[in-house]
This record gives sequence, structure tokens and C-alpha cells, in this order.
Amino acid sequence: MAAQRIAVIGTGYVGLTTAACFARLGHNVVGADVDEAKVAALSRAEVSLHEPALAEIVAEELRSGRLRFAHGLPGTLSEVDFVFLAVPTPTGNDGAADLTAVSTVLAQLREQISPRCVVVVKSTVPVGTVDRIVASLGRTTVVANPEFLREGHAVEDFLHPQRVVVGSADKHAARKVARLYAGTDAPVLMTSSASAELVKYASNCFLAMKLSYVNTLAELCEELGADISDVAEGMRLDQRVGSSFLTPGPGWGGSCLPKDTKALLSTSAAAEVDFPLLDATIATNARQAHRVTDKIRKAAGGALSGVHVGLLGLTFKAGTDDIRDSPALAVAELLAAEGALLTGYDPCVPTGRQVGAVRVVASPYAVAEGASVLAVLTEWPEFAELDWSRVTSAAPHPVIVDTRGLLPASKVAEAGLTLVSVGRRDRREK
Ligand SMILES: NC(=O)C1=CN([C@@H]2O[C@H](COP(=O)(O)OP(=O)(O)OC[C@H]3O[C@@H](n4cnc5c(N)ncnc54)[C@H](O)[C@@H]3O)[C@@H](O)[C@H]2O)C=CC1
Ligand SMILES: O=C(O)[C@H]1O[C@H](OP(=O)(O)OP(=O)(O)OC[C@H]2O[C@@H](n3ccc(=O)[nH]c3=O)[C@H](O)[C@@H]2O)[C@H](O)[C@@H](O)[C@@H]1O
Repeated sequence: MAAQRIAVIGTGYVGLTTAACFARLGHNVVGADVDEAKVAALSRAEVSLHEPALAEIVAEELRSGRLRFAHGLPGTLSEVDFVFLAVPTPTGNDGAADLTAVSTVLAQLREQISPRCVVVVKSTVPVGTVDRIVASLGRTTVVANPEFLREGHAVEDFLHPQRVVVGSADKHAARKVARLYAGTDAPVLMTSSASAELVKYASNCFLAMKLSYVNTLAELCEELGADISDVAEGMRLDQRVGSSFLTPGPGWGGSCLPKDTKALLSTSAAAEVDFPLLDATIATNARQAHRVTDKIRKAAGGALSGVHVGLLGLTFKAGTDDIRDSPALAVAELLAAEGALLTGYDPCVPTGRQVGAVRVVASPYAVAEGASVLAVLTEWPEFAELDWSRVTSAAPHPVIVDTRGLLPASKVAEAGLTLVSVGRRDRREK
């Protein structure tokens, strides 16, 4: 396909990745954002997101001239062939997705784009949004093209997606969007806009459901004397179950799974479809931070007031700097409410920062300093490599609570420390 002219509105995790990777695929791209400081930094090739290869691609494509950034809407909007919306769709009233940013952008661009320009909705939007945009813009060239990238793997997932989904009643426009991905090796699924919009929610909610299921199984394992890592391994070997999203943790979080589960529940309610499975998925996750807090309280001897708890990991998962809706911070909030004194360390959260009630310090050993309990909340691999003798010098006998099943039990035991795990019976607890 010849190089196309593309505008991407919103330069966050999705928009910046989309802009940079389309430039990498040979297209001419302008990334636009309301955040003037961000646009200025990106124009200097300064990328603040922790995403492997993204900064390098942005720098190279700025140099190649295929990528540039604009504040507000680009002045050249009338010349572009495609405009991608990658603005936020956070949780609004009653759990439904708040489409304010999408509406604002559409109101601004409607007079500016050319008749042949295809409007592509990459933001996660409720079923029916593309149809409403078609009606409000009075044009058929609107395509749903949901994004499935994971934070921490954004570039890899964009350039090698497991699928590209394009949905529109305008098949010609949909095919044009699909062709933009030539150069990635992904299977393309062409659907109606409603189906494409629903694929996105259906996928995220299914992942959330799997995690709530496995987190509850972990709880059951503790009661029954089974071991969740063995149980999950046994399940993984069944290809019908699949091998991923079976590791228990402090709950699922991040900027998308929590908001998308709520949004689909809201959509279901509006459609008068009872969805108890999704309701239970969300409720189970809300319980998870309390369960972890209970474990930490127990490890602290029954009360948390005035107890120093060190938190290992603050981001919502390893490999990202994102703390939005982080389960680690949900646990921290509950601990602080009971009077615990919190320090935390995370390789991607700057030292010296105060995150809620957590004072961020420079190393895992600084977190251990004087702590009665150390809780692993994010699965950063470096926590599995800790020098446990250094931990014992920082604090004589902290109890280690490992919510991610990450730590080598034998090494922790060798250092004479008590390890409380999730999903297996702990002698100290029973
Ligand atoms: N973060 C992720 O991993 C994924 C997110 N999504 C979806 O993509 C959409 C965007 O998410 P993120 O990239 O995470 O958001 P983000 O919060 O990282 O970035 C959004 C960007 O849009 C800009 N923005 C807000 N209003 C604007 C406006 N009116 N005009 C121009 N720019 C504006 C913001 O300044 C910000 O830079 C959401 O719908 C989300 O659900 C989909 C797949 C993955
Ligand atoms: O719509 C989105 O924004 C994206 O949401 C998720 O991606 P992401 O938010 O980056 O996070 P995940 O890797 O899915 O992890 C979500 C949460 O589940 C937890 N998790 C994941 C896997 C697991 O086995 N156990 C577990 O507790 C993580 O720690 C994290 O808190 C989806 O995986 C992406 O496909 C999707 O595009």
C-alpha cells in the first residue's frame, strides 16, 4: 500500500504507539494532543512512557520526517486520509464509559476533514458508538478498530498483533483501514461496527473473569491444602483452557480491565441483559485487596496500627510505569486506613515521591529497613533475585507476604524468614 497520511488524536499509550508504529510501517503520521507540554517533549523525541522500543522508534521516525506532533488538532487535518481517535474513555456515571473526549474531538474535526477521510475509532467505546458517529457526522466512512496492545509490550503487540479487527457498514472504508496494517502479519477480522466494539470488551472482560476465577481458586487452595501453582499448571496443560492469565495476584488492575468490566456491565444493564458472571467478576476483584490486607494484618500479628509495612511493587503489573488503578495502591490504601506506616519501592516509580500514603524509597532493601512485614505486590522479576541476607540486616524478622507467587521459597527460608504465600496453605496461618 502506498504511504497514507494519518492523524492520530491522543498520544498516550495507544495513540503514541499507533502514531510511531504507523510511521514505522511507512505512513506519514501526525500525532496530536491537547497536552502542550507532552507535544513539545515528543517533538524533541522525549518519551516519558516506559515502553520498550517506543522512544527509539519515535526518535527515528521524527528524523525520517514520517512522524511529527501537533498541539490541538493538526492544521493539516483537511489533507489526511485517516484520522484515528485514541483519546481516553474513562469510567463515567453508573460505570458507563465517559465519551466526552471522543465527542469533543469529533465536534472539532467535523468541519475540517475531507469527504474521503476515514474516521477510525481506536479508543475503547461502547457498542453503538460508531453508528452514532456515522449519524452525527453524516458520513459512512467511520470504522471501529479496537486496540488490544498490553502496556509494557505496546510496540511488539502493535507490530505483531494476534488480530486486527475492523468493523464498519462501509466495507470499502474498513478494507482501507485493514490495509494500513500491511507489514504486520496479523489475521484481519472484518465485522459490523457493533461486533468490533464488542470484541474489545468481550476480550478484556474474559481476561478479568479468568483472573477472578483463579484468585478465588487460590483462596480455595489455601482452605483445602492444595497448591494453586500446581493447580494452574495442570489447567494450563489443557489447550482449551489456555496457558495465560492463570497466575493469582492482589487483584487485576490497570487503566482498562477495571473500567471495561464496569462499562460492559453498564451496557448489559441498558440492554436489559442480566450478566451475573460479570458482576461476580468485579465483586470478586473488589474483595481481593481486602483479602491481601487480611493476610498482611495476620502477618503483622493481628493489628496494623503503627506497624511498618514495606511494599515491593506499586505499578499495576510488572513491565510498566503505570500506577492507574493499581491493585498495589488499593492494598496500600486499606493498610493506611488501619494505621500502617508504608514505604514502597518500584523500579518504575521515582524515589522520593509520595504515592498516596506510600513514601517511595530507593531500593527493596530501603523498604525493608525496620519493616515488620514486606509485601510483594507487583511481579517485578528483580524481587525474585533479592539478597535475603541483606533483607535480614535491614530488619531482623520481617514476615514476607508474596501475593504474586514470585519468590523462591527455599531462599527465603534459608535466610530464616517466614514466607506467607497466596494459594497454598501456610503453616504459620493454620
Ligand atoms: N492503555 C492501554 O493499554 C490501552 C488502552 N486502550 C484504550 O485506548 C484509549 C486511550 O487509552 P490510553 O492511550 O491508555 O490513554 P492515555 O491516558 O495514556 O492517553 C490519552 C491521551 O489523550 C489526550 N487527550 C485527551 N483528550 C484529548 C482531546 N480532546 N484531544 C486530543 N488529545 C486528548 C491526553 O492528553 C493523553 O495524552 C482508551 O479508550 C483506552 O481504553 C485500548 C487498548 C490498550
Ligand atoms: O484494553 C486495554 O487497555 C488492555 O488491557 C489489558 O492489558 P493491560 O492493561 O496492559 O494489562 P494486563 O497485562 O492484561 O494485566 C491486567 C491485570 O491483570 C493482572 N494479571 C495478569 C495476568 C495474570 O496471570 N495474573 C494477573 O494478576 C496484572 O497484574 C494486571 O493487574 C489487556 O491484556 C490488553 O489486551 C488490552 O488491550
